[in-house]
Amino acid sequence: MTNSHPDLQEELERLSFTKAYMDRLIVSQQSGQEVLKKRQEDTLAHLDFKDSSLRYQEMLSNANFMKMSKDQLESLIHLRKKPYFARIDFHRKEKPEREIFYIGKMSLFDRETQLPIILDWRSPLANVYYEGRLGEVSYNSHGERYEGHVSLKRQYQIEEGELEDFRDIDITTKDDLLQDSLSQNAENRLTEIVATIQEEQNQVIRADLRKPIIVQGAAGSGKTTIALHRISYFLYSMRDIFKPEEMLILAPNRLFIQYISEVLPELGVQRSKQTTFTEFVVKVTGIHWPVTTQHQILMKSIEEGKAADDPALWSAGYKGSQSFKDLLNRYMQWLKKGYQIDQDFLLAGFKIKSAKSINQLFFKEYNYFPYEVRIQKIKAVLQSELRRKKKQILSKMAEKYDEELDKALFGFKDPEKRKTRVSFLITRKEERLNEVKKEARTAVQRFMKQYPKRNLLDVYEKLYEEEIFLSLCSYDTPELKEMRESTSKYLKKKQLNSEDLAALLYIQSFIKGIDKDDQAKKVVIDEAQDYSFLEIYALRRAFHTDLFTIVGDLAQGIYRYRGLKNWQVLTNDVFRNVNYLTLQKTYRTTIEIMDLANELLVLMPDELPKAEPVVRHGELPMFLQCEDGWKEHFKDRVTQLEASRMNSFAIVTKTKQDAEHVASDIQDLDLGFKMLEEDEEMSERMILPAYLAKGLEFDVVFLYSHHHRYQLKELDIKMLYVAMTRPLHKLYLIGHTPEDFLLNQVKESLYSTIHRKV
Ligand SMILES: Nc1ncnc2c1ncn2[C@@H]1O[C@H](COP(=O)(O)OP(=O)(O)OP(=O)(O)O)[C@@H](O)[C@H]1O
Repeated sequence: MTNSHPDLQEELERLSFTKAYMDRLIVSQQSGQEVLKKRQEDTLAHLDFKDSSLRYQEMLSNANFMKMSKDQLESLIHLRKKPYFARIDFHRKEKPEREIFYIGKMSLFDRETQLPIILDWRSPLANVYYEGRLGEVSYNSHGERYEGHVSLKRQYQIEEGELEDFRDIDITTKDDLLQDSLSQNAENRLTEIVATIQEEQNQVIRADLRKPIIVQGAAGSGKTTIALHRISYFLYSMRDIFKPEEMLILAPNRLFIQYISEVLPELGVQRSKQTTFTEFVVKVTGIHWPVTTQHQILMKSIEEGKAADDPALWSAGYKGSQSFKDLLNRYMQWLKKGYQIDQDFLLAGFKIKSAKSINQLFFKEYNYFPYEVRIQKIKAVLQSELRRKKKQILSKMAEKYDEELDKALFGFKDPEKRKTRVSFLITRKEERLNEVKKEARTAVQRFMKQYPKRNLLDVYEKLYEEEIFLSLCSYDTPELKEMRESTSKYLKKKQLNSEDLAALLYIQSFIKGIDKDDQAKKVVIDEAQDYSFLEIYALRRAFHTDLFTIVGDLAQGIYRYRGLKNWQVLTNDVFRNVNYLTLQKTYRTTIEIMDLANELLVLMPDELPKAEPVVRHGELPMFLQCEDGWKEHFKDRVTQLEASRMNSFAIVTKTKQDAEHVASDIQDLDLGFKMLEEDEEMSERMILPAYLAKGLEFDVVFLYSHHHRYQLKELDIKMLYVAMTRPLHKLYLIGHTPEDFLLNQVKESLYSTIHRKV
């Protein structure tokens, strides 16, 4: 390390101290007391740095560490490689002097004194590091506000337990650590950024955890990363109330889940559920029919060149809309009426519970439960009432027979007649009581048969029957008619489209509800712009929670025909009391690439502000004409880039067809580029259509257009924007003409052209 900072020695000692303490703790957990004692003696004998104070020795020799869980121990071993990344010197108003706090991914307390050796980045005090500047600051902890003075903020680079560098941040210095981290290369995996979280990002992470939050963030602004850090913060702050298993992360596809999967354990989030909306609905509804994905629907429509007025897209849009939700509500009201019963619940002619009061339970008292849960509850009520009243009924009947017996005993003078009558009554009494007991055994079950049994898919299919649909919708149009007919047709073939899933989930939430194992108390949705109104509405209803973290970017809304067109529909009509925040700074890519991508924002109808790249320069995006000979040039480029330590490459196309085309075209170059399908493992050289590249990032991106050029229409502009914002460092555009990438719409100074012969 070349650092000549006056505190260098102090910092080296502090790191040695922290590591030694951690080692003690690790050893104490891993081995028996004997081994520990021996190691302790060795360590103490070899201590040669200044801080071998009495307290320190005492601490080390104290073998009485508390037991840790296996997870904690594993995290501790991991943490030892990089125990902390920052320090703050803080003088709290009420305290006599300043205190020094080292901030890391996990807290570590001196087991004797309970003083922090490392402070968790999620702790209230650590907020001062992310939020406050040097000088007077305040923070909140457990409802109390604390004020104080921060005199130092320091960042560390520690690799494999060795201090590589450290530097102080003041008001004027720019964040060097951030610059360093941004200039690194993509590893096909998202990483944690606890050391360099920026102020606006910190506000998202720590925004009120009891409220839903919606974040509109530019491409590369850290939405995915920040959503995952918020989960970590949430689980830390609410650890007494929520378990990780109660957290559901909804990602756009399997590829994306793979992409984020490694960062969650890094953030201390081990067991949260991660799935896609489709997989989730298929699981909770138990449907086994094949589902055509939204990508397949969109691709078919684009490749067939009919995206603008494709009835399939119109139908998908309608099925995600508020109007469709209203129609489903009316349908549910109508179905609900089928649960009305008109017979009293009787046993041997005695009324156990009247139809009126049973209906009262169903329609009023159990109003909050799904229909079938209400039925189960009613069943339980009838069973218990029956049990209670059966005794009374039996004893009443027995009493009646006994009275008759008395009458017979004293009423008949003729002994023969008396005998016949008495024996008749005794037998009859026995028979009747047995009959009633028998009837009681099955009475509830028989009574419950009045309630309809509903199969989700049958219910859904029925909705599209003309008579039913028109009874729920006060108007009809050719589009609605076509939607009904085409939906009925594929449902008959036992097939589903992805846009049917929202309605199925919604109906399921009314009829059966969600199984306990599939319930979630907190839901995180990434790429939320691609969700329809009904999808989010149905999720909220299914989980009965407002604890949603929703992140997305309307500029990347390539499924706009079915997805959200603005966030207001969610803030107005789905959630109450939402926190709406925006992330405008973008971290992924260079100023040059973002300047070009920003020009596309202007062409969109959404009126989104331009993204602000953090200061990192690179080359201008380059256009390369794909005529004869382009492949050689491409190959040379890749080789050069490889030599300049670029690791991950992607060729991104508008359509799947173009992806297949380029894959076969460059196969003979032997560069290892592989066509990527949705459920495949990511590799370092991929060819993929823009819709699959969403959310991912690569060092170098080649946009490629052959059969399908980007045209000046909303969907194409958005796909191009998604594709252009994937690279960290370099962007190339390979096509027949610059217009293929709408470059005729932007200033010429924003890109360069590669002249191959030169
Ligand atoms: N504060 C930060 N420090 C370091 N790196 C950061 C920071 N914020 C974001 N990044 C990096 O920027 C890149 C983009 O982040 P991320 O993928 O989360 O953005 P996004 O908003 O979800 O992007 P998109 O919408 O384009 O998919 C990632 O490489 C991430 O690690």
